[in-house]
Amino acid sequence: MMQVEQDQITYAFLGPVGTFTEAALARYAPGASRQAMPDVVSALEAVRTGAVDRAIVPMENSVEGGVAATLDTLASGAPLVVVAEVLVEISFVLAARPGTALADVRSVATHPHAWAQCRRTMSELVPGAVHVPATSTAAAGAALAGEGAAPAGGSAPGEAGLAFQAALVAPHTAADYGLEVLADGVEDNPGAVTRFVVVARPGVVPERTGADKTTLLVHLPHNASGALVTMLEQFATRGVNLSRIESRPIGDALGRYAFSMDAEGHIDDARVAAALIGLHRVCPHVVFLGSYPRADRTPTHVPPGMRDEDFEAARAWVRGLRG
Ligand SMILES: O=C(O)C(=O)Cc1ccccc1
Repeated sequence: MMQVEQDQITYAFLGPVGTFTEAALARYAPGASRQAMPDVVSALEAVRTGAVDRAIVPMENSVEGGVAATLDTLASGAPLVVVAEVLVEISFVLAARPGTALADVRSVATHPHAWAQCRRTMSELVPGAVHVPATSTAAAGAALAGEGAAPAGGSAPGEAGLAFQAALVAPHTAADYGLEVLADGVEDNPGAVTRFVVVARPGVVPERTGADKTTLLVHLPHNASGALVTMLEQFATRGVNLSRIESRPIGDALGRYAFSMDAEGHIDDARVAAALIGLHRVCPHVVFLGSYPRADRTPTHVPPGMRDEDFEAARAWVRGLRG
């Protein structure tokens, strides 16, 4: 989609101002109108209700894996589709109110994925400090600064004996909330990347670029031996590579899982369409969650015999057999 069009639509994002999600949106649609949401579920629901046109939410990161709230909210409810992905390199600072020393820090507020990415460094820097979960990194920073709601279990900012003395936030966010940086570069894995997705109501499928991904959610047949292999064969026999596959509980019974995955290619690629047709035949539930350009623009490798022309030639050959 053209930059001009992107800038005319309203985006819900995981807020408040200063989250990594906001940074991802600034990269994707710099001048667009935006609406901060308190969590991933409300950002996606705002698209479903029509309150906004699009939402941008974290989907996956290179250290902690899939973001359950995003995967699960996309999996059920009114249909939504991914129309773009944005990759952001993530680095964290440990921030506190002015005058706080490292030795004062007994609890650290932040988003669970941020804590997971800094756990080892925190155990060295502030030994014994516990994590206080927040809805986002910036929400933790705002609460510490005395703006916005406190994270779960946190006492109101400004009260004597704050339940958390520091927050893990994005480097540019500490100063915006009037906080001081106690330590920077506190992530355990330098170079960690988070993948954000732009989500819309169904209707528009971005044009095929030759470097695309297709996101799907699939249920397997009940108690069928080899069901997982049968599902995977639909991709393998059409030369479609999966760049992500993970299981999420369906929620109706113990041991029932849905598979969330990204296939390399676009629904307009004959091999991807053939894989989808195959999935529909062998799986009880298949949800198409969008075809969109890869953020890294790496062209999809198409194995011999799997190009659109190969499928068309094969179909023509079968037609010819009857004639
Ligand atoms: O909390 C944020 O700032 C977010 O945007 C979610 C998040 C948290 C940790 C790593 C990447 C994204």
